[in-house]
Amino acid sequence: MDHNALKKAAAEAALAFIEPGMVIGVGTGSTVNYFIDALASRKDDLRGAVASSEATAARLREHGIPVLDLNNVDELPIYVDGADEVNAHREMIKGGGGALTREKIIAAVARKFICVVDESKKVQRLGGFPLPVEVIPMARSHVARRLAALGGQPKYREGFVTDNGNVILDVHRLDVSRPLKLEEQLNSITGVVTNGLFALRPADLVLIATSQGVERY
Ligand SMILES: O=C[C@H](O)[C@H](O)[C@H](O)COP(=O)(O)O
Repeated sequence: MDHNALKKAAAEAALAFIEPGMVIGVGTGSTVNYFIDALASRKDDLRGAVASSEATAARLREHGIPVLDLNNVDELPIYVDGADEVNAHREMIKGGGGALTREKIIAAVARKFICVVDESKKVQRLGGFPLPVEVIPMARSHVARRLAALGGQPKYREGFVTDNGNVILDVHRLDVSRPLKLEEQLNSITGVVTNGLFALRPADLVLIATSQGVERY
């Protein structure tokens, strides 16, 4: 099976967690796009969805699924999103598509974070994928110097502006052997809005598609 077929299989497996009347959180990316397309068949079951990006909001609306403001939602039983890397502890690197900040906010509210990935995303140690860090534009050089002092090689994602009007530094070669500590360290750099490590709030369930079927852990 190719990657896209596996992404689709993982995404569709998440439909089983939807119950009538729910408001659900919906992430961003190519895997989640399969989830949104499949969700269209369940749209009458849903009260609505909270989107982690403008792109996701647009796709949900195209399917006639109501998009709700997170501020008007009391509870979010599930949040379905992809990842760029996930380890055995369900800690992740996210933000390859630049949606990390809104993703982290929705993940913080959600009761259950369901991560949907194909098997290529499973890693023993996080950090092969460059870590995205969202930064206030005027702090870009300052934050880049601090990231370099931590041993990383930050690369400015040129021509890309996040949905929040900020920029992204993709940090190569960071030592991510202690994800929790590193997430806190990066959060404490002035000018950083969010970093793409999801260790303080890992996923609760990973649905991982392999050529043998969708496994969960
Ligand atoms: O900002 C983007 C998100 O964190 C995505 O969940 C992540 O990049 C994975 O995307 P994809 O499913 O396209 O590989």
